[in-house]
Amino acid sequence: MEPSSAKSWSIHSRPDIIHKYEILERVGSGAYSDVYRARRLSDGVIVALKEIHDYQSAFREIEALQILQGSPNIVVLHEYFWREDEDAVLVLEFMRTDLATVIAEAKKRGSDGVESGRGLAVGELKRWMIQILSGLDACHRNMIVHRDLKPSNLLISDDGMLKLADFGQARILMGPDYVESNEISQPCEINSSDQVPSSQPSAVLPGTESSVREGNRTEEQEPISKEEYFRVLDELKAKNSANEFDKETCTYDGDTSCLATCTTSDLEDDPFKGSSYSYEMEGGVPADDGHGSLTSCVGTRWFRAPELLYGSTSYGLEIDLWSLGCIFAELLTLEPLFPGTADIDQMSRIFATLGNLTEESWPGCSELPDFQIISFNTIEKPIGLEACLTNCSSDEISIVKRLLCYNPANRATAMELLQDKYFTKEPLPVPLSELHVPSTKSGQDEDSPAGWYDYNESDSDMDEIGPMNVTTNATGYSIQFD
Ligand SMILES: Nc1ncnc2c1ncn2[C@@H]1O[C@H](COP(=O)(O)OP(=O)(O)OP(=O)(O)O)[C@@H](O)[C@H]1O
Repeated sequence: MEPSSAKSWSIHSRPDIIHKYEILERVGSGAYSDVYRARRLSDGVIVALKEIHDYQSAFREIEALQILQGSPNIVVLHEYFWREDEDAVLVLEFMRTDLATVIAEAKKRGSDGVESGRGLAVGELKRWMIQILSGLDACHRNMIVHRDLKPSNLLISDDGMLKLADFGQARILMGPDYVESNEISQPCEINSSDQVPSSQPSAVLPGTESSVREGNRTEEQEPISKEEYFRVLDELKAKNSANEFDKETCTYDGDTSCLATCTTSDLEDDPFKGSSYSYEMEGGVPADDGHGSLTSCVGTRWFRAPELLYGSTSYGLEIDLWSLGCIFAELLTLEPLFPGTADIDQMSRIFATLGNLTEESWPGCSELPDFQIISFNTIEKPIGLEACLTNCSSDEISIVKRLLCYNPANRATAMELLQDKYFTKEPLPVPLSELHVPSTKSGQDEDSPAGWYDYNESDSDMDEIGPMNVTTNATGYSIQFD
């Protein structure tokens, strides 16, 4: 944390904010934001000020949070400030820690010999899970897909309340009849009232979301030559190695959003633009188009669903359920389930555990945009989830299995899982007051340097992957990984 004397932060130049809040320290930063701990001058309440430097993230976060206010497991948005030509600043309830820290501390307790076998007591584990499920259920009931669920985005208050946060990538999914309005009024100055409307998205944000959207990637795809493909790959590798130790943007591979790893130059000069090899970056700017298609460039790799890894632009709420399965597995074992070092490695790890993705396991999967382009050798004997979830009960394994289904339609919903018998069996979920709530946030890059190096030695998709074959097929080329 930085000292409160750091007056160089741009937030100090915002009289509207300084007038109401005393900024105490910067507590974190993300791909598009800086977050400060601050004191509300009127009553001394400690809050978090989230200054968001990206228009679309700000729009999405405010829109989703406004709809979800009132749900106990969603972070509270007290108010927000947004003037034309300035970054949005959200005033959020201050949350002391997060689930990533709970996992890290439980692991430390286990390795210190304080607890043996498994790090988190079952009653605690159940209480964390129930809270995550309740928060996600609130999102999904409102047709909001979070798109970046991971332990560090599950914040925890002093009293053990867990709340979903970081809605900068969230989208509201609408039915086919929904027509997005382009007529949002454009006032120059916004300071929301302390009472944020609880049911309707704000209609007073500057500009419209659709105005920043890009075209549909599938319409842009043209096959490229093999030579061109390898030239592009070399460029990307060079770019990756230059960025390899840039901890500002790439602190912890599995904790780095695809969005976070895209540099400005990537966005402006995407070498895959117009090619059929665009599984990592889509059409330049990772934005959704105005016609209901979504970007596949969302979420954090370790928690990213297979349909996203295969470039889907028509996915649903179920991508969050896959992430949830990975989070539950990590809570159970205190280790990430699929810590891929690159997208191809991510897929390899999933297939090695669950078996190949086939028409049998998910009818229709061969229609995924990149399915014919990226292929893997047949896994004769998948490891199986049981082997990854050692020391876990059959009920626990069953919950993870119900989430980590290839076919999104088969994934259990948050509501269904809340009714799972696991939560009503002994040992029962402990009350909030009995949860071990860490006193600080660990910050994964500082907390697990060994892990950081393990997972960050390379971010190139082609390193560590082993041999690959490029062959021509009906759609252009196919890349096969052994
Ligand atoms: N309400 C809050 N209370 C305390 N800390 C917070 C709060 N909201 C966010 N933070 C912290 O600030 C940092 C950045 O927040 P956040 O992840 O929301 O930003 P982001 O730019 O959307 O990040 P990402 O790169 O993960 O998408 C994180 O360390 C997070 O824990």
